[in-house]
Amino acid sequence: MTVDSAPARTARLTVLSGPSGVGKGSVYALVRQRYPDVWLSVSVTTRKPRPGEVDGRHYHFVDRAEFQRMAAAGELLEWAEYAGNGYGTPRAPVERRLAAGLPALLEIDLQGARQVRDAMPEARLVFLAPPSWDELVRRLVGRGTEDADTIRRRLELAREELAAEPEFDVTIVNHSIEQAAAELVALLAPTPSKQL
Ligand SMILES: Nc1ncnc2c1ncn2[C@@H]1O[C@H](COP(=O)(O)OP(=O)(O)OP(=O)(O)O)[C@@H](O)[C@H]1O
Ligand SMILES: Nc1nc2c(ncn2[C@@H]2O[C@H](COP(=O)(O)O)[C@@H](O)[C@H]2O)c(=O)[nH]1
Repeated sequence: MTVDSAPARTARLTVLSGPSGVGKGSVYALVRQRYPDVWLSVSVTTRKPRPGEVDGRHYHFVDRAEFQRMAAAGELLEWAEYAGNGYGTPRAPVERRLAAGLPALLEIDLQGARQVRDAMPEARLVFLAPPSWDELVRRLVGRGTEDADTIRRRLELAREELAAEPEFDVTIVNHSIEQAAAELVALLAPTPSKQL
């Protein structure tokens, strides 16, 4: 069988991760806007909405009790505590997509990416990297959405997150949001299942 006639690989899960401030949310937002056919998971979080964030679109904003209930009931595919808040991926919508043979994209932190890798080794893990450490700091500080203490905590976590890059299948360097989004979407295209 040639590569051309090989069947398309069944849909799989793609996970976008990377340090705080690298631009994951910006890339995800551009994919949502420019590539409406790409299905993006909407996470639950106990964090308060930032200005402009819409419940049900950017996140499902829930209180701590509801987050704990969902986690205990197994309703989250993965979940993590990140910089003082809970974040998790609702399980049912992702499983429905994959069962229908359709791809799904998650934007989650390193702890969540590791949980997905352990539970679903066939998932593709994509690391979004900054052009440099100084640029990462500039972006996180420049976003202006966190106080100094939160920025400090996120930068401490970012050092650990950057060190985890070799655990990922693919790295995309976020030089520009357009370029990174296009590289990510290109990865979502079905690939031949095997080469004989
Ligand atoms: N390629 C880029 N060039 C310049 N600025 C960028 C780029 N990508 C993102 N930014 C800016 O960097 C800041 C952080 O981006 P964003 O909020 O998307 O990061 P994030 O990885 O989702 O962070 P977090 O994990 O904290 O949610 C934003 O102000 C955004 O506009
Ligand atoms: N493990 C998970 N991490 C998630 C999820 N949704 C988002 N995130 C990550 O949390 C941090 C902080 O996000 P912010 O919006 O408060 O800046 C960032 O790394 C996100 O990728 C999730 O469902 N699970």
